[in-house]
Amino acid sequence: TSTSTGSAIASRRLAQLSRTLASSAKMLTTPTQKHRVTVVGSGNWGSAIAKIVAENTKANPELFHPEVKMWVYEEKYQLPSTHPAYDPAKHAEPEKLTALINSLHENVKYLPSIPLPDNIIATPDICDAASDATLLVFNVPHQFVSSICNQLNGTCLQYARAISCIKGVDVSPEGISLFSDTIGRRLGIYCGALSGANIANEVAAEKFSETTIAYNPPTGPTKDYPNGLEEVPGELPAVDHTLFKTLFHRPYFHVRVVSDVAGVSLGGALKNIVAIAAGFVDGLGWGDNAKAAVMRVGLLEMRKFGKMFFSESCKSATFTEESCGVADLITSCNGGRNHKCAKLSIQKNKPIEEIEAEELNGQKLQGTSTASEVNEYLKRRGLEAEFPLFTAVHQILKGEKKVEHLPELIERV
Ligand SMILES: NC(=O)C1=CN([C@@H]2O[C@H](COP(=O)(O)OP(=O)(O)OC[C@H]3O[C@@H](n4cnc5c(N)ncnc54)[C@H](O)[C@@H]3O)[C@@H](O)[C@H]2O)C=CC1
Ligand SMILES: O=C(CO)COP(=O)(O)O
Repeated sequence: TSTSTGSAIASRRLAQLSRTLASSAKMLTTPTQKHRVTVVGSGNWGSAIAKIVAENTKANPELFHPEVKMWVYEEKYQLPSTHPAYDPAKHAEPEKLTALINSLHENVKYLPSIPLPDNIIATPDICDAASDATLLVFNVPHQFVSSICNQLNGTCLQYARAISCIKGVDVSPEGISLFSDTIGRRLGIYCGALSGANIANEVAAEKFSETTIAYNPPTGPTKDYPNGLEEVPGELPAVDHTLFKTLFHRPYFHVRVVSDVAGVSLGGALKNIVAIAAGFVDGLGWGDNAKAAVMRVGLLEMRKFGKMFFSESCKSATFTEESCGVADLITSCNGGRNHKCAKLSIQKNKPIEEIEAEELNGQKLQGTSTASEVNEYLKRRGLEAEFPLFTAVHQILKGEKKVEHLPELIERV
């Protein structure tokens, strides 16, 4: 009847009006709460990033709780008697690293001699560190991501957002995944990426550098988030490019925020393979021209890898125009740990794993395992010949080829 049609229309209009009002109210809500930030990881880069984030949470109290929890993989550490704070009455025995960080405000093992802000709280319990965080920063060597996600399963706030500073790719028999995607999928939250020409010791000493952050959360349901992402509550400051710039940008650490998560993540992962090749060449004393040749081929393979396997999302320009691409390649092929250890392994004629253990005091190379993981992925698809430099580095690390043959191995035919 006309009366019932009229009332149906009226009730539809009412529902529409109330939806509009609700969404306008949300837009008008002034945030009444602040973000809580946790850094998962406390190695060389993990500690340097925690320092940056803690400086910025302190400087922006309207957006963030000042305290930054930093999850530490607990271990005992003997404070050297040469350390300025060494007191034989207190430090005669090895102590928990978390206790040393919290009392000395310094990560004496992984980032020595750098004062950390006192609003960083080191904690050994990963679930305690992450459970109330609305912003999570993942910064661990890539080989530990899987076990960390297992431990965090079900712990994180589902509306939390994350940034991965990890340089590596997640290869499994099912395929290849960016670590930002792996973390997002495993924890049910969205995760972007941060990567750049950022040797941690230089950044921690506040020497100028640039970095790239990529953040591009989906707006509806996707394969990884079939029910869509849980919305960040309106009481919290909006999580967007501006917020991440505020959290990471410092006068000595300049941030550009983009949307190409694949390009940002792949640059940081793949340049580690090229840095090993550069170290090999330097180990032989072949000079700068040889290293430039290796870097040229490496950059082309990085870009080709992105185009071939992440075509929908990865932009070629990210490799050439952003810090996370060519700039990271250049710095890593000169001052990085992968370069250093590869060079020493040639000079001392020792396996690179032995050099890593002797030289890095617990820090981890990412290029050796990335070379093997990328090779596994390419080999399964019969594509090793398409990436001659990546393939040669893997074969040299395995002892199947000699560094001296690198020029023929990467020659264009
Ligand atoms: N160090 C640097 O200059 C830079 C590193 N990166 C990237 O940042 C990521 C993290 O690197 P770093 O902080 O330098 O780490 P790191 O190389 O200093 O690694 C040591 C860290 O691993 C932890 N660890 C050891 N065993 C563990 C386990 N079983 N489970 C969990 N954690 C364990 C240690 O406690 C320590 O915190 C890597 O992907 C790296 O490529 C990115 C930019 C610069
Ligand atoms: O990623 C880095 C600099 O941007 C550091 O590289 P290494 O892990 O080789 O030291």
